[in-house]
Amino acid sequence: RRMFLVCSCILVAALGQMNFTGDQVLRILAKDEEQLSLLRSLEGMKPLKVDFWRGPARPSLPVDMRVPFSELKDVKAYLDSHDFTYRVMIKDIQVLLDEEREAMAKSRRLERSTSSFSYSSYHTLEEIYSWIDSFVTEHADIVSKIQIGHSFENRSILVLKFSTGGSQRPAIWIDTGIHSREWITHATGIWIAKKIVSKYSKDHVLTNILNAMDIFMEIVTNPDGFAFTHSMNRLWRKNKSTRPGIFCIGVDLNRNWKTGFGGNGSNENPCSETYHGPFPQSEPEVAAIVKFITAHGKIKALISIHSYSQMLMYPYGHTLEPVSNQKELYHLAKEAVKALYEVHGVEYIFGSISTTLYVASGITVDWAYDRGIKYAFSFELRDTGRYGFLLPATQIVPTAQETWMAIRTIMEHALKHPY
Ligand SMILES: CC(C)C[C@H](C(=O)O)[C@H](C)S
Ligand SMILES: [Zn+2]
Repeated sequence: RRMFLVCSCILVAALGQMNFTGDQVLRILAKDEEQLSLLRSLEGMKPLKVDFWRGPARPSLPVDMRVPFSELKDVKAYLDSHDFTYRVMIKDIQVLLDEEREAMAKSRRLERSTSSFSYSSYHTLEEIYSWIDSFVTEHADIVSKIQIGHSFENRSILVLKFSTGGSQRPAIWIDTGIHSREWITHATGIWIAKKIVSKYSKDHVLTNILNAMDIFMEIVTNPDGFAFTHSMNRLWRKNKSTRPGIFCIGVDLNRNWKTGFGGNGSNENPCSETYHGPFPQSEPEVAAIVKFITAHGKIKALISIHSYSQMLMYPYGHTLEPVSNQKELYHLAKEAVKALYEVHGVEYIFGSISTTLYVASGITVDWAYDRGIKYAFSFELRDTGRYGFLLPATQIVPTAQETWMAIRTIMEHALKHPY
């Protein structure tokens, strides 16, 4: 009877999930601006023609584009007719999704039998939320849980607070998972949370940081989108908000912030993956953070973590104009990337968002910077495209270990340069 139950719920889960059999991710090397704008014109069509995993940025950077199996012939003909250079990077997405699902099922069985949480596996929203509860209970001397609001679909929005005392100390903000398909970021956040509690009073840099500053971590910054990546569409990026008269669902939470809102590098088309929403902070998931950070008033560094491409970037995204402390941020990014490299030899590029990647408007770090948070960074974790968003769980711990060293470098700088 039990087996029947287990099989049927796996079947339901499997049936519910969107199928990506035969979908491919093409890596395109656009020769010039003209080819880049040709690619941009493919975005946001109904029905979906292509889904950019790495959007058109500059001729020197590859464009990674998921093409549904049904569109493959047309899209490849289009690329060939416009003399594009491209190759197949992932030849069948469903194969990777099946492997990922199998690995999660295996890990879940092990976790159930040992009743221990695996920091080297991906988890569902429910599993992460119950991990948060047990984590906070187990480390109540240093961690607490704050609910900063509710998502569009009315899920709690949770923040971990790490504090060793004092009241209203200057603090550091870290968020992961604002884009729900970037699963490596939630897993990295969870691992880093565990690292902080296990290394306090052992790692002298971390101890100095926590003796003077608090750390806030929002691990599931887009809970509705994240739940949807497990239940229906593993490649969902936006939140799940709907509005009357609008056919497509969701706003890109990394385009909904006030600074530069609606500018280049965000899209007014609700069907676009970079749809900025009807107005700044229209989305509850963004409004909750704005309210929290504004009320707190003493956030000194903000780190917003994405994947993939292996980059460490700082403002601005919405303009090519350098920020006032650009030199300081450049050198800090360089130091952080070096600390990251020394762990497993992984190379990151770094610089300002608009000059290193592409112009993107209404993003978290630009808003943070303009609110006076001088140390605002956006990470793009592993990898550079072999697996993309479907990074195997075997890379969770190595990714988290190296990312921690970069984050620790940034936090130490904020500690040593109070303002
Ligand atoms: C700071 C921005 C440009 C990060 C980027 C995005 O939001 O498009 C992620 C890599 S998805
Ligand atoms: Zn992202």
